[in-house]
Amino acid sequence: MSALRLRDVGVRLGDVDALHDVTLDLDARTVAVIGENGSGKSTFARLLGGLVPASAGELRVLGLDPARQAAELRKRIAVVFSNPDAQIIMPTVAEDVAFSLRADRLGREATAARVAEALDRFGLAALADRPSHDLSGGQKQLLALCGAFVRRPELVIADEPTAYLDARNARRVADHLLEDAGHRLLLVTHDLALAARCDAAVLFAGGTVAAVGEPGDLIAAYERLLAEGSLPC
Ligand SMILES: Nc1ncnc2c1ncn2[C@@H]1O[C@H](COP(=O)(O)OP(=O)(O)OP(=O)(O)O)[C@@H](O)[C@H]1O
Repeated sequence: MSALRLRDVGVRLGDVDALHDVTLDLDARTVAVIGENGSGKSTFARLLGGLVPASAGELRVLGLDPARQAAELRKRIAVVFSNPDAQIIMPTVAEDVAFSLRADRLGREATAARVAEALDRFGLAALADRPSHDLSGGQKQLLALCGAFVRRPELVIADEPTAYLDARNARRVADHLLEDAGHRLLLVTHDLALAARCDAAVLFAGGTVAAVGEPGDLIAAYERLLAEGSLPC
């Protein structure tokens, strides 16, 4: 079975059909999700992350049904958003990363070792004891990412993770996400240069999938359609 498999999936949010008729099989390691504002990308990411339920159809994420196997799914995936403040919980940087491991019950020493390794990898070791809410926006995003990766997820779902970052930190975050550290990546982004670095892409329009394929082909089609002012639905 594909890592991501959807059949005729719809998501209704209030009075809005945020997604409809989504049928997809995705198995590429890194997948970019592109499309206009309001086309359904974030809803798709939230659906796969088990944060909003499907109102129609069937889906499997890593072979799991997010509606019935939410706890198992949460152990195997990590979700990262553009606003890191929403994801930072604990008073210091090291405590916040350790908090991500609380469900793993690793014991104090093993937790400390995993936290130190992750802080080092994300260039945050020198900030370990700093109050997490005093970090800069870019440092906070690196911390949110560090908290996601310390759990060694099989799938990282990232929704505009570079939106508020300067070019250097955006590049750094992108490199961490795209680096093959044994995880799959589903990346929602308006940054088409970043989308081009993924193995596959999905183009959303009007709440459904307009096209799936090579990022280069899809980006070219998307740019043509944007220039013409008409996207397919
Ligand atoms: N909580 C909500 N209640 C009602 N409608 C919603 C809600 N969240 C999103 N929507 C609607 O669902 C549709 C898809 O929104 P979504 O945020 O998934 O789009 P998007 O492609 O991620 O947009 P953007 O690029 O602007 O972030 C839009 O019409 C939006 O207005």
